Amino acid sequence: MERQLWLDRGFDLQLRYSKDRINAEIARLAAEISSDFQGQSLLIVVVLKGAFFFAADLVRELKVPVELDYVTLSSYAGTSTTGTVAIEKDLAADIAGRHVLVLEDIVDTGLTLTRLMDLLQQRGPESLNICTLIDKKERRQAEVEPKYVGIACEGGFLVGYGLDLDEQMRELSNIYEVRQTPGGVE
Ligand SMILES: O=P(O)(O)OC[C@H]1O[C@H](OP(=O)(O)OP(=O)(O)O)[C@H](O)[C@@H]1O
Ligand SMILES: Nc1nc2[nH]cnc2c(=O)[nH]1
Repeated sequence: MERQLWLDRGFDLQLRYSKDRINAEIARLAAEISSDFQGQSLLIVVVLKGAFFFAADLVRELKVPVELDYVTLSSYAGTSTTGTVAIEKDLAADIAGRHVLVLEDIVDTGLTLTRLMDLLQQRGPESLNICTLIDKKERRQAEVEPKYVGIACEGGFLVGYGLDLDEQMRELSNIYEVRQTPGGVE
Protein backbone atom coordinates (compact mmCIF):
# COMPACT_ATOMS: atom_id res chain seq x y z
CA MET A 1 0.00 0.00 0.00
CA GLU A 2 1.35 3.44 -0.97
CA ARG A 3 1.13 4.90 2.59
CA GLN A 4 3.21 2.11 4.09
CA LEU A 5 6.07 2.64 1.65
CA TRP A 6 6.59 6.18 2.94
CA LEU A 7 5.94 5.33 6.60
CA ASP A 8 8.91 2.98 6.34
CA ARG A 9 10.96 5.97 5.11
CA GLY A 10 9.94 8.22 8.01
CA PHE A 11 6.94 10.07 6.55
CA ASP A 12 3.44 9.84 8.00
CA LEU A 13 0.80 10.29 5.29
CA GLN A 14 -2.76 11.12 6.35
CA LEU A 15 -5.37 10.59 3.63
CA ARG A 16 -7.03 13.90 2.71
CA TYR A 17 -8.65 13.33 -0.71
CA SER A 18 -9.17 9.92 -2.30
CA LYS A 19 -8.85 9.33 -6.04
CA ASP A 20 -12.64 8.78 -6.11
CA ARG A 21 -13.21 12.22 -4.61
CA ILE A 22 -10.70 13.74 -7.05
CA ASN A 23 -12.46 12.03 -10.00
CA ALA A 24 -15.83 13.37 -8.86
CA GLU A 25 -14.51 16.94 -8.59
CA ILE A 26 -12.88 16.67 -12.01
CA ALA A 27 -16.16 15.51 -13.58
CA ARG A 28 -17.96 18.50 -12.02
CA LEU A 29 -15.28 20.97 -13.16
CA ALA A 30 -15.23 19.55 -16.69
CA ALA A 31 -19.00 19.90 -17.02
CA GLU A 32 -18.87 23.51 -15.81
CA ILE A 33 -15.99 24.50 -18.10
CA SER A 34 -17.54 22.72 -21.11
CA SER A 35 -20.79 24.58 -20.57
CA ASP A 36 -19.06 27.98 -20.16
CA PHE A 37 -17.01 27.56 -23.36
CA GLN A 38 -19.62 25.83 -25.52
CA GLY A 39 -19.01 26.58 -29.21
CA GLN A 40 -15.47 27.82 -28.55
CA SER A 41 -12.06 26.23 -28.29
CA LEU A 42 -9.66 26.49 -25.37
CA LEU A 43 -5.93 26.89 -25.10
CA ILE A 44 -5.05 24.97 -21.96
CA VAL A 45 -1.89 26.07 -20.12
CA VAL A 46 -0.64 23.30 -17.84
CA VAL A 47 1.61 24.51 -15.02
CA LEU A 48 4.30 21.89 -14.65
CA LYS A 49 5.30 19.90 -12.97
CA GLY A 50 2.54 19.49 -10.41
CA ALA A 51 -0.56 19.91 -12.62
CA PHE A 52 0.44 17.11 -15.00
CA PHE A 53 -1.88 14.44 -13.52
CA PHE A 54 -4.81 16.82 -13.01
CA ALA A 55 -4.54 18.15 -16.57
CA ALA A 56 -4.35 14.67 -18.08
CA ASP A 57 -7.58 13.64 -16.31
CA LEU A 58 -9.47 16.92 -16.78
CA VAL A 59 -8.88 17.53 -20.50
CA ARG A 60 -10.18 14.07 -21.37
CA GLU A 61 -13.51 14.94 -19.72
CA LEU A 62 -13.97 18.26 -21.55
CA LYS A 63 -16.58 18.53 -24.30
CA VAL A 64 -14.90 21.40 -26.16
CA PRO A 65 -11.84 21.22 -28.45
CA VAL A 66 -8.57 22.03 -26.70
CA GLU A 67 -4.97 22.79 -27.55
CA LEU A 68 -2.42 22.00 -24.85
CA ASP A 69 0.66 23.96 -23.92
CA TYR A 70 2.97 23.85 -20.93
CA VAL A 71 4.87 26.23 -18.70
CA THR A 72 7.30 25.05 -16.04
CA LEU A 73 7.45 27.16 -12.88
CA SER A 74 8.96 26.42 -9.52
CA SER A 75 9.26 28.16 -6.19
CA TYR A 76 9.11 25.58 -3.37
CA ALA A 77 11.99 24.12 -1.37
CA GLY A 78 10.68 21.43 0.99
CA THR A 79 7.35 22.60 2.43
CA SER A 80 8.00 26.38 2.10
CA THR A 81 7.88 28.83 -0.76
CA THR A 82 11.17 30.55 -1.52
CA GLY A 83 9.13 33.59 -2.57
CA THR A 84 10.92 33.60 -5.93
CA VAL A 85 9.05 32.07 -8.84
CA ALA A 86 11.42 30.73 -11.50
CA ILE A 87 10.12 30.36 -15.07
CA GLU A 88 12.05 27.31 -16.17
CA LYS A 89 10.22 26.80 -19.48
CA ASP A 90 7.91 29.26 -21.24
CA LEU A 91 4.93 28.47 -23.48
CA ALA A 92 5.42 27.59 -27.13
CA ALA A 93 2.02 28.92 -28.29
CA ASP A 94 1.01 32.48 -29.13
CA ILE A 95 -1.92 33.17 -26.79
CA ALA A 96 -3.04 36.50 -28.34
CA GLY A 97 -6.78 36.44 -29.04
CA ARG A 98 -7.24 32.97 -27.52
CA HIS A 99 -9.45 31.72 -24.69
CA VAL A 100 -6.78 30.62 -22.21
CA LEU A 101 -7.42 28.36 -19.22
CA VAL A 102 -4.52 27.88 -16.79
CA LEU A 103 -4.54 24.53 -14.97
CA GLU A 104 -2.90 24.27 -11.54
CA ASP A 105 -2.78 21.46 -9.00
CA ILE A 106 -2.80 23.86 -6.03
CA VAL A 107 -3.01 27.58 -5.29
CA ASP A 108 -1.53 28.40 -1.88
CA THR A 109 0.19 31.77 -1.27
CA GLY A 110 -0.78 32.74 -4.83
CA LEU A 111 2.77 33.92 -5.62
CA THR A 112 3.24 31.41 -8.46
CA LEU A 113 0.05 32.32 -10.29
CA THR A 114 0.37 36.07 -9.77
CA ARG A 115 3.68 35.91 -11.61
CA LEU A 116 2.25 33.75 -14.40
CA MET A 117 -1.00 35.70 -14.83
CA ASP A 118 0.89 39.01 -15.11
CA LEU A 119 3.06 37.50 -17.82
CA LEU A 120 0.17 35.96 -19.78
CA GLN A 121 -2.08 39.03 -19.50
CA GLN A 122 0.58 41.11 -21.28
CA ARG A 123 0.33 38.78 -24.29
CA GLY A 124 -3.27 39.79 -25.11
CA PRO A 125 -5.48 36.70 -24.62
CA GLU A 126 -9.22 37.00 -25.43
CA SER A 127 -9.94 35.57 -21.97
CA LEU A 128 -7.69 34.29 -19.19
CA ASN A 129 -8.97 32.10 -16.35
CA ILE A 130 -7.62 29.72 -13.74
CA CYS A 131 -8.80 26.24 -12.83
CA THR A 132 -7.21 24.64 -9.77
CA LEU A 133 -7.81 21.25 -8.22
CA ILE A 134 -7.05 22.55 -4.72
CA ASP A 135 -7.41 26.05 -3.32
CA LYS A 136 -5.82 26.94 0.03
CA LYS A 137 -7.51 30.33 0.02
CA GLU A 138 -6.77 31.18 3.64
CA ARG A 139 -3.02 31.21 3.00
CA ARG A 140 -3.01 33.82 0.23
CA GLN A 141 -0.26 36.45 0.21
CA ALA A 142 -1.07 37.66 -3.31
CA GLU A 143 -4.43 38.34 -4.92
CA VAL A 144 -5.38 35.44 -7.17
CA GLU A 145 -8.96 34.30 -7.81
CA PRO A 146 -9.35 30.95 -9.59
CA LYS A 147 -12.66 30.81 -11.51
CA TYR A 148 -12.89 27.02 -11.20
CA VAL A 149 -12.00 25.30 -7.90
CA GLY A 150 -12.12 21.56 -7.27
CA ILE A 151 -11.54 21.38 -3.50
CA ALA A 152 -11.26 24.24 -1.02
CA CYS A 153 -8.82 23.26 1.70
CA GLU A 154 -7.44 24.88 4.84
CA GLY A 155 -3.90 23.84 5.49
CA GLY A 156 -1.26 21.17 5.87
CA PHE A 157 1.33 20.26 3.27
CA LEU A 158 -0.23 18.01 0.64
CA VAL A 159 1.43 15.35 -1.50
CA GLY A 160 0.31 12.89 -4.16
CA TYR A 161 -1.57 13.13 -7.47
CA GLY A 162 1.20 15.38 -8.83
CA LEU A 163 1.96 17.24 -5.59
CA ASP A 164 5.52 16.69 -4.38
CA LEU A 165 7.78 17.02 -1.40
CA ASP A 166 11.20 17.79 -2.91
CA GLU A 167 10.24 15.94 -6.14
CA GLN A 168 9.07 12.81 -4.25
CA MET A 169 5.55 11.33 -3.86
CA ARG A 170 3.99 12.85 -7.01
CA GLU A 171 3.04 9.37 -8.20
CA LEU A 172 0.72 8.58 -5.24
CA SER A 173 -2.89 8.01 -6.42
CA ASN A 174 -4.56 9.81 -3.52
CA ILE A 175 -3.75 13.16 -1.91
CA TYR A 176 -2.29 13.03 1.60
CA GLU A 177 -1.12 15.46 4.25
CA VAL A 178 2.52 14.65 4.97
CA ARG A 179 4.35 14.83 8.30
CA GLN A 180 7.87 13.69 8.97
CA THR A 181 7.85 11.19 11.85
CA PRO A 182 10.30 11.81 14.72
CA GLY A 183 13.43 9.77 14.21
CA GLY A 184 12.37 8.86 10.67
CA VAL A 185 15.02 8.27 8.05
CA GLU A 186 14.91 9.84 4.59
O1 LIG B 1 0.51 29.49 -4.52
P1 LIG B 1 1.92 29.13 -4.25
O2 LIG B 1 2.29 29.26 -2.78
O3 LIG B 1 2.90 29.83 -5.13
O4 LIG B 1 2.08 27.55 -4.50
C1 LIG B 1 1.53 26.88 -5.59
C2 LIG B 1 2.59 26.25 -6.45
O5 LIG B 1 3.42 25.36 -5.68
C3 LIG B 1 3.60 24.16 -6.40
O6 LIG B 1 4.62 24.29 -7.35
P2 LIG B 1 6.18 24.06 -7.06
O7 LIG B 1 6.87 25.39 -7.04
O8 LIG B 1 6.36 23.17 -5.87
O9 LIG B 1 6.63 23.31 -8.40
P3 LIG B 1 6.08 21.92 -9.01
O10 LIG B 1 4.80 22.24 -9.75
O11 LIG B 1 7.17 21.49 -9.92
O12 LIG B 1 5.83 20.96 -7.87
C4 LIG B 1 2.26 23.99 -7.11
O13 LIG B 1 2.36 23.12 -8.21
C5 LIG B 1 1.93 25.40 -7.52
O14 LIG B 1 2.44 25.74 -8.79
N1 LIG C 1 3.28 19.59 -2.74
C1 LIG C 1 2.76 20.76 -2.39
N2 LIG C 1 3.11 21.88 -3.03
C2 LIG C 1 2.55 23.02 -2.61
N3 LIG C 1 2.72 24.28 -3.07
C3 LIG C 1 1.95 25.06 -2.33
N4 LIG C 1 1.28 24.37 -1.39
C4 LIG C 1 1.64 23.09 -1.55
C5 LIG C 1 1.27 21.88 -0.88
O1 LIG C 1 0.48 21.83 0.07
N5 LIG C 1 1.87 20.75 -1.35
